[in-house]
Amino acid sequence: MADEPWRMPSTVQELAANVQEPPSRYLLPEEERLSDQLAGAEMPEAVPTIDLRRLLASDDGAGEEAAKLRSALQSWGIFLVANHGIETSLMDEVMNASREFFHLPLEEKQKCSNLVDGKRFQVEGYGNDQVKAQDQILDWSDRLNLKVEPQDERNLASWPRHPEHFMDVLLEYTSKSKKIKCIVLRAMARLLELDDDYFLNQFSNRAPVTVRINHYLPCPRPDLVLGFKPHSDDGVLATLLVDSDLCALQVLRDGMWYNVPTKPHALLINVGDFMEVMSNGMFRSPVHRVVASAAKERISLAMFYGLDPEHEIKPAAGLLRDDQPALYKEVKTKDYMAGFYQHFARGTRVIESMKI
Ligand SMILES: O=C(O)CCC(=O)C(=O)O
Ligand SMILES: [Fe+2]
Repeated sequence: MADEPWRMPSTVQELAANVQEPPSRYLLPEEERLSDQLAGAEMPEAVPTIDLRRLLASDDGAGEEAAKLRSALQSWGIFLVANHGIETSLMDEVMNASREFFHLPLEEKQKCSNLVDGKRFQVEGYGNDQVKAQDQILDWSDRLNLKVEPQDERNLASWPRHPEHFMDVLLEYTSKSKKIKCIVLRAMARLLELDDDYFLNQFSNRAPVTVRINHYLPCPRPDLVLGFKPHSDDGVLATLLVDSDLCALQVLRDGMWYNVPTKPHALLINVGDFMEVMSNGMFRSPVHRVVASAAKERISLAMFYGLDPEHEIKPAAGLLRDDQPALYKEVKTKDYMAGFYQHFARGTRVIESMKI
């Protein structure tokens, strides 16, 4: 591996301090730069906001909110939630702790490096994506990936020791975010006329909760690179917190990229690939990407709800009929995840290979 230095990109933080132009391995192919100029279109309708308190009410409001959720799921696959029970102060704390970490000197962050002994890549930790091919185009961002649950699988060496309260705050955020996941998954099961707990019952007590905190540094040439390449999320659902109103997140629909307006304290929910399979394609996991900015840094925190590695992901039997056959093959979560990372590096989607 030592004679393949292309496998080990430096962090964008190191690059940003030293280069005027992004190095070639970060540059998008010319046709992709020209085809849409990276500028997304304005959404024809706003990202729907689902009021979770209303969704849980026992009056007509709940039905209206559920109808809104259905339309959100069938249009963008991405939506905002309100009245979700996470205080803005906790959102600030978790984003501030993340920012404090990213602003530490590089040597300090590298104590949590995702390169074991400086060479062997592991998903968890601080750094860049895994480089699987010499022609892989790299993203203009650094990341911190952590497995939060199951508790006994936390790789503590990858967790920041500074700021000191980082872990406490992240765990508090996780426990609140999990409640949102439960409310949303029950409502989604109800929309499909499945047992209310159908989706929740897929999670064993070994189901992983992982977090990815993305650090997008300003780029001198945002017209040539991406902050995060197009992808759909693994897992059942993801919650997303963003620290700024910079217009950077985009979602793909009918071949067009649309800007998803974000702002601090807004909580976005994204449908993941596992849900697309379990709902037999009724709820699609949206392809999204993040464009770079010359002006400002940006931090986002995505929390992913995965399934036990031994779990078989498959379309819910209750959704299948003669005239509505399964559209996806059954696959073990761990096999799916192995494929996911292969595809992710190339900017393609593993879920495409599961379609029947
Ligand atoms: O930074 C963002 O807005 C999105 C991040 C994201 O898509 C991810 O971490 O999977
Ligand atoms: Fe994502």
